[in-house]
Amino acid sequence: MKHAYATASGPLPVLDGLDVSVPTGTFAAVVGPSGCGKSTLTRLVAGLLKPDEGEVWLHGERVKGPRKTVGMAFQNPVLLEWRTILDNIILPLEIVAPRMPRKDRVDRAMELLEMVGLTGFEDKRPSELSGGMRQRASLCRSIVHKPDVLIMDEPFGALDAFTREDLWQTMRDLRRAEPFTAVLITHDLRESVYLGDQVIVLSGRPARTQYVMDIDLPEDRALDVLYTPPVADMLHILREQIKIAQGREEGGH
Ligand SMILES: Nc1ncnc2c1ncn2[C@@H]1O[C@H](COP(=O)(O)OP(=O)(O)OP(=O)(O)O)[C@@H](O)[C@H]1O
Repeated sequence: MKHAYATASGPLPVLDGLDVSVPTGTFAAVVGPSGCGKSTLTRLVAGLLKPDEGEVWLHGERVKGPRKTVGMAFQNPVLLEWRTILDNIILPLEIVAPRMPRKDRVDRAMELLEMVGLTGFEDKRPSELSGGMRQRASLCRSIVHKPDVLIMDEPFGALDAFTREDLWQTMRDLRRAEPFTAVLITHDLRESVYLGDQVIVLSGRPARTQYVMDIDLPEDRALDVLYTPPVADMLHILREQIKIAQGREEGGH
């Protein structure tokens, strides 16, 4: 896949030679140097941008424009303050399933709230919740309509380290409860290994697929797995790959 942005000083090539494949039901973590084109990749997968060359396919269908069956989560949860947490979570269902009875929508949202430990907060406003709780609610909203793919652009980036690790566990619990295909953009290598079935390292801009690591850890991994020798080895390899990616960028390619 290839993509360049039109800028005042001419085209800015952002992706060139990017080839990513995420099997249905698996979790891909994408890492790479700052500014290499990771967010651009998410916009292409969501159908918000069209690649100059190449194609994006989702569940056997070519992506030609924005899709309703994509879930998105960002660093800032962007919950609507004039809606309760419950009504924020059911928002995608109002768009994707307008004829679904309210009771079914509420049941679905309550089921997710329970999975992320937010039962009892459904009638609160977003500002009454902590940052970590808001991000939990945002995760519920991003999967409430059972999207084909969940795209996350650094959803845990703004949280403190302990809250972030809690959210990693919540994410794994959610996936065990209802498997979905996910693409996570992150700057955190530990996060990529803990959450990913594969970690994709992008090169410096213009980004291509530089390295792919399959993560072979137990399905029910606990956070402690991050402190074991096999994971230390994986993190070491990924760090080396990031350094190579940064070097390529500095080389002015
Ligand atoms: N709409 C746009 N028009 C022009 N240039 C853009 C546009 N969006 C992004 N860029 C440029 O494209 C490059 C890649 O941006 P992108 O946001 O995809 O990178 P990123 O890897 O997500 O960055 P970071 O890791 O810092 O979040 C950057 O140099 C950015 O300035």
